[in-house]
Parts: sequence; C-alpha cells; structure tokens
Amino acid sequence: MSEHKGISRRGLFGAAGAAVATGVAGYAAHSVLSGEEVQAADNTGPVEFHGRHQAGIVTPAQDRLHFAAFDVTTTKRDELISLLKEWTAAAALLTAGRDIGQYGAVNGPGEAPPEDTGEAVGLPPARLTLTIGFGPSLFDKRFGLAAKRPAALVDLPHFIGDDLDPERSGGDIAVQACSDDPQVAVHAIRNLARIGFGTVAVRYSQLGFGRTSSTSKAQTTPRNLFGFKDGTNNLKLEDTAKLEQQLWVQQADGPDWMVGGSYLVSRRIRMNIEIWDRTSLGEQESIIGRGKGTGAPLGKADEFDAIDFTAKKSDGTPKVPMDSHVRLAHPDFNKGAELLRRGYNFVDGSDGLGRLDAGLFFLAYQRDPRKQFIPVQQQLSRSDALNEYIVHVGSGIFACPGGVTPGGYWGDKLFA
Ligand SMILES: C=CC1=C(C)c2cc3[nH]c(cc4nc(cc5[nH]c(cc1n2)c(C)c5CCC(=O)O)C(CCC(=O)O)=C4C)c(C)c3C=C
Ligand SMILES: [Fe+2]
Repeated sequence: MSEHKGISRRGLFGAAGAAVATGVAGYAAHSVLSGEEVQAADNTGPVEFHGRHQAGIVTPAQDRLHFAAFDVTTTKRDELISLLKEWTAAAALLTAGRDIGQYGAVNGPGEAPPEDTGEAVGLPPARLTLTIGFGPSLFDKRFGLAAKRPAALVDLPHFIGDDLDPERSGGDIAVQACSDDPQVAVHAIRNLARIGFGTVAVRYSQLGFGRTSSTSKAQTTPRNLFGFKDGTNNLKLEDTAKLEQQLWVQQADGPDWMVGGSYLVSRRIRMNIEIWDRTSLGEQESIIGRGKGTGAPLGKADEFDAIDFTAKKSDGTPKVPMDSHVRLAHPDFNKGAELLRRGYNFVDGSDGLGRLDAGLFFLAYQRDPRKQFIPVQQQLSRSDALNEYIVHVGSGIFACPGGVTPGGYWGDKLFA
C-alpha cells in the first residue's frame, strides 16, 4: 500500500488524532493520492479516485462487484446535492482504503453510532473503485434536471425475449463498487447506503464474482459460467484512440456535463446452466463461435487470432455459424459498434426448482447506447443461438459523468 497522509484502515487504531477534519460535509480530508494509479504487486493497493474519467470503467477490472441502484426519496434538490457531496468525500476515503468520517469505525465517542460500519477495518483498499451513474428517472420534474437529460440517455426499448423484473430494473442513481475483496466492495455500498438514509433508498443490488471481461491487455481472459473465455474481443485501456471513438463522450456529443463520461447499460442475464451443461461441447462451441479450451475463433488456433467469417467447412457451411454469438455481436455486423464489457458472474442461491439462480450481470460502457448497445442487442435478441439458454431479467441505463477533480463532487457539472 502506498504512503499517504491520514488514517489507513491498517493503521487505524488509536490514530484518530491524526485525522484533519476539513473535508466536504464534515468528512475527514485525508490528502488524496498524489497522482498516477498506484498498483501494488498483489492487487491490494488503491486506484486513484480523481481524474479525467471515473475509475471503474477502463481501469483493470477487479474480481468482485457490488452494484447498487438507488431511488431518490427526497424531493429536495439541495438535499440530493448535499448527499452527492457527502458520498464523494466518503468515496475518496473508501477507495484510498480509509475509514469514513472524522473518527472512523472505532475512534469516535462511545455514546454515538460509529461513522464507519467497521467490517473493512484492517483490510487494504483492494483496488476498490466506485463509479456513479444517473438513470433517466432522475431527469423527471423533481430536481429541475429535465433540460439536462442527455439525448443518448434513452429508455431502453423492449427486446425480444426480455422478461424484466421491475424491482431489479431502473434506478435514479447507480453505484458500481468493484474490488478484489468482496468485503471491501460490500462495505463501500453499505456505507454509502447508510449515509444516504432519508435521501435515497436501495432499489436493488447485485453481488458479482469472477469478472467476465478483461479491460486491459495485461489481464488474462476470465471465464463465464458457461465455461467460455469472455472478454477476448473487448475494448481495452491500451486502445486509447478507440476509447475516444467508442467509449468516452466527446465535446461534440454534449451535453457538457457528460464530456469525458460514458453510458452504462446493466442487464441481469439469467443463464440456464443446467440445460447448457447437457449440451454437447461441439454445440456449445457453435453457439458461441469460439473454441471452449483455447477461446480461439472456430477454425483458428489462438485466442487472439482474428475471426474469419468467410471460412467454410468442407460441407460449405460457415466455420463460425451465422447464428453464433460472436458473429452477431461483432463490429463487422453492427456498423462498427463496440462495447466496453465489464460484467460479473452471479449465483444468488437456487430458485426452489433445483436450478441455480445464476448468470451474468452484464455491464457495458459506451459513448452512445443508441448506436451501440441497443442495435447490438436488437440483433442478438432476434437471432443469437445463445437465446435458448439465457433470459434478460433486469435492466438499467445510466449516464456516468466524467471524473471528479479534487474539491469537486459527483455530479457537480450536472447540478451547476
Ligand atoms: C448486447 C451485448 C451483449 C450481450 C447482452 C452479451 C451477452 C453474453 N455474452 C456471453 C458470452 C460471450 N460473449 C462474447 C463476445 C461478445 N459479446 C458481446 C456482446 C454481448 N454479449 C460482444 C460485443 C462480444 C465481442 C464480439 C466480437 O467482437 O468478437 C464471447 C466471446 C469472447 C469475447 O470476445 O469476449 C463470449 C464467450 C454470454 C454468456 C452472455 C449472456 C449471458
Ligand atoms: Fe457476449
């Protein structure tokens, strides 16, 4: 862990006097990290919270997720702004691996509830990132934001096969917490929800494990619950020119408050793994369009070989079938559209019918969902061979603004 001022969770006990209480809304203003991302060799270190873009989008995907969608329960704009300020100050501390508040978990007065819930005491930051997004419903009449709703923040259309649960869909605000330690991610969401009591309420939340995408070429490609490598042909942080083209909102796109930001689409996709597990290896590979062992495109040897959509088998049929997932999702068949996928596996117990309630919590960031997620999903929902094994049961779309500068707060340009 890097050296910086303030009380780290590791050095917390008895150190309350070292906290300097000058932060936003009474939160201890420990100095922020001095600049570039600090990467401990064992992935326990912090990821810089401030910057041009929010962390948690293109920064290397961590192994665990706690995603929460909130409804705003206050009707007062000032209260919402105050909460966003408090959340920002807390997020800067949490991502630096520190307790929140002036006194943290255990150094406050014995008569009052602790400022920090305490379950992360002694744990390192574990690359925690906290990423905020604003849903379409926030731009209704309540907070005077209707004129600031980005044109790209559309309500997602119904897709063929959707079986969405409204209680697992939507949300005024989303916070994505990613970390390599599940306790650190859960602690972050729990404390943000606690700070928000009376102003926001959790609408739904989702835990995820085993990232299903790489967002950096330095990462190995993980596997999803169908056992396939997932994230091979993803946007990666090294593709800087492509990121400007496909991921980050540009000045010309507008609105101003979204420049440097990105749009998040979340889909809770239930995977019928018991049926999948009775499907032959050859059939599974034909459905995805890649080999299960190597992750290579069908007809190729290596994972990162380019897909040859023209290659034919001896019987004249395409090696990568017409209804295979990778063919239908590929930019060549989607007017060049790409996504930065950042999803996680989930298993939420079983469903009472002997089946695991398991799947993929699909998260994808993009510059404009009208040109990216929506047309790609329209095509997939019509023709993807994978549809026999999956069903989309939850959905959200969120405008994630650019990064916070020191002294600023989440959404400051939106509320300016
Ligand atoms: C609308 C976008 C997508 C949804 C929804 C989606 C669901 C989904 N995907 C897999 C498994 C794999 N997807 C793979 C590639 C891939 N998927 C999408 C988009 C959606 N997937 C894209 C854009 C791509 C890349 C296509 C390309 O350019 O080649 C792969 C292959 C490995 C990889 O490149 O990542 C797998 C495996 C599941 C199981 C799933 C729903 C549960
Ligand atoms: Fe996919």
